[in-house]
Amino acid sequence: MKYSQRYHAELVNRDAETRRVRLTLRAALLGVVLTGFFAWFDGWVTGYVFHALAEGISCVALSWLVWGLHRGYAPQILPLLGVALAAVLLAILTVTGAPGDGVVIWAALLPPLAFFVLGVWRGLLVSLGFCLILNLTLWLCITLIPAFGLNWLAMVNVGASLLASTVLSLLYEHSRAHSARRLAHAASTDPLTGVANRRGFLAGFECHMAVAVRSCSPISLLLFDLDRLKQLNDELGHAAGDAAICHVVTVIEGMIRAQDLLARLGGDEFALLLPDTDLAGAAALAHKLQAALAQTPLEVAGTRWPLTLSIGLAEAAPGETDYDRLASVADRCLYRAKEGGRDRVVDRC
Ligand SMILES: Nc1nc2c(ncn2[C@@H]2O[C@H](COP(=O)(O)OP(=O)(O)OP(=O)(O)O)[C@@H](O)[C@H]2O)c(=O)[nH]1
Repeated sequence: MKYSQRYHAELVNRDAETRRVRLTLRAALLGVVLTGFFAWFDGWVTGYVFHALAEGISCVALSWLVWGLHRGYAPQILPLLGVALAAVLLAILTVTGAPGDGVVIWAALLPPLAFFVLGVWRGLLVSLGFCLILNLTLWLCITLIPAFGLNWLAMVNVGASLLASTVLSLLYEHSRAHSARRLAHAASTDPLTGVANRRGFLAGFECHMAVAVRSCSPISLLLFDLDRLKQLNDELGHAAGDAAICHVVTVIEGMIRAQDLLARLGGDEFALLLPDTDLAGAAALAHKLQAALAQTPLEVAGTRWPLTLSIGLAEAAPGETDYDRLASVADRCLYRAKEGGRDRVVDRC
């Protein structure tokens, strides 16, 4: 299907980006509280000055991150910075922790954080990179600085817990992303015809309008409505009405370009967005669609039922991106086409 992959991906990416920023903000807030508490705990209770210093610096850096995310500043880079900061802090705690006090366990927190905040592939890359670098550092400390008091068992524990946590996070994030894709598909597709529904259309509309404005190219909208569907439903049954709607979509999909966006807005009302097309081009296509439909009547229950469309057109003014204005012009034209006797194209009103 022409529509599906591109616009579902667009919807999923947009949702994923918003979710990523939201999760980073929450994780960073939790990080501020935890690092603040442990900076105090290690400074005043355990006396681990080095730990207290690392946690204090992380607390300040995470506060800055929270502030930046809250202000909406460069959200793409800040989540990556947040994870990098957490990685450095967890590595310091793991490498400098006294043997037997269990701090190695903190390293296993990084994979879930990286997957939740960065998504599947970047999360996997960061988790495996972290596992590799941390184990290399532990190995160097064990062989070169015995005074650190680390042993091979600590290294095996860190490596195993990090890998286990990476695999679990990968499985979880993978199934979550799969569900998100399926949900986005269901939420933006018309189940009867498989073309975009209103939500999918509006997502695609935004993308196309942004491209049209950037490239200063014309873009037109067709709104069309099947004529006398109620009569078909009444005479041949609802299933025949459904078949008529699907038939119209099949005929039109066979005639439009890959970049055109066809959607069923509801009932027997459709929209077709035509990038790189002015009003004259859109009118020519509208007449062609009518002619094609006239040549291929619906064959149902042993009868041939002629299908016709009423079509209203509008071309976006230069720089215009507002759906409501463009749709209201096309809708007025469609109304005129119905009023004028149906089975016609109206491009001015
Ligand atoms: N079979 C079927 N009918 C539908 C579907 N959605 C809406 N309808 C029916 O389609 C008809 C649309 O009615 P209208 O658009 O008001 O009128 P029409 O009969 O198409 O006549 P005009 O639009 O005035 O030419 C209604 O009777 C709806 O019940 C659907 O998914 N399947």
